[in-house]
Amino acid sequence: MTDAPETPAAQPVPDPAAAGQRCGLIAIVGKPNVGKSTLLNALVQQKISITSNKAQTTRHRITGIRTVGKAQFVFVDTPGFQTRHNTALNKSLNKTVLGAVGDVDLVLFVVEAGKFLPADAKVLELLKPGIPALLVANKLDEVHRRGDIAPWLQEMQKRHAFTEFVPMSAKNAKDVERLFGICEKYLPEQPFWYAPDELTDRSEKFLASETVREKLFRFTGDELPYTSTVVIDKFEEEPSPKHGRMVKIAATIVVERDGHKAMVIGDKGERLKRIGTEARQELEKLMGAKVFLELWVKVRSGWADDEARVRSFGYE
Ligand SMILES: Nc1nc2c(ncn2[C@@H]2O[C@H](COP(=O)(O)OP(=O)(O)OP(=O)(O)O)[C@@H](O)[C@H]2O)c(=O)[nH]1
Repeated sequence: MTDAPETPAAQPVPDPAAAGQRCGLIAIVGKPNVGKSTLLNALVQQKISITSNKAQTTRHRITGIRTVGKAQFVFVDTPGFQTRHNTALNKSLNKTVLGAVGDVDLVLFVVEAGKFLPADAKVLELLKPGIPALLVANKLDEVHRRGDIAPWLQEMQKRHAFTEFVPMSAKNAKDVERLFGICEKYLPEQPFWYAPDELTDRSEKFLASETVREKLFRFTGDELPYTSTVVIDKFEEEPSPKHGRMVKIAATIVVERDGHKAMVIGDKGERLKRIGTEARQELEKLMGAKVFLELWVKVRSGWADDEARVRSFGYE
């Protein structure tokens, strides 16, 4: 006699779509200005992390997500590793870098092709044995004597047990696509963590402060110290029959000296106005909303040295 089938115990239902999926964390590390943000943005195909030619513009741990076929790549961008100054802000940045390289499936160690400076060595020291690391030799387009690259790669192999070398340019779309194929095999087989169309888990409020900060540095050039920051004071969404979505944002640009404040405001307020207009236009595109952006400039001297204040501005 066969037993009548009983009500089956609750069991996780295997999702057929998840079969063969790979998903994992990839940290992009390197000294300031080697092209980490440019690479991340090219990989996720949208401006997530801000870039500028001023060193040390990336301060937060930013994730970008990209799903290609059966593989989901979750990228962790890290701030440029600070070696020169020992302020509270720098200590907080270094902690973020250390956190990022410890718990990932793959590390992309980015350097400028053909170069290896003491600041690169400092970052290399952080790589943990046991976590595969690729050497991304970026800015290959700037290397005029390609023959110099092979001996340089041999030198690099002696410095660390890199699993692969990837000479490339973050500005070349073909190189960037090739990098996905190279990275895929390092991701563990497991179901996706995010929906395939998700690009970042950062909030719109965070994107707003990053966008204002990017315009701030773009329009002040090299004159403004990187300790200047942006704090979002208000971020309110209101329904609008006319525009669909409407967001009101108030932000404060915090600088260290009166002279910097004058620099940000510009002649008759022209520069601040341009920063505001460009940031607003970009945010409207990013968020698909009508944006009202109000900008203020405040002087808080010595904030980068004051740990409590660094925390209050959102850097852990
Ligand atoms: N020629 C060339 N320039 C590049 C390439 N990748 C990045 N750059 C430039 O290098 C500069 C620095 O790039 P970022 O992406 O801001 O560098 P980063 O490593 O994120 O810098 P931090 O935020 O300071 O840590 C920018 O001017 C980029 O346009 C590349 O492949 N070729």
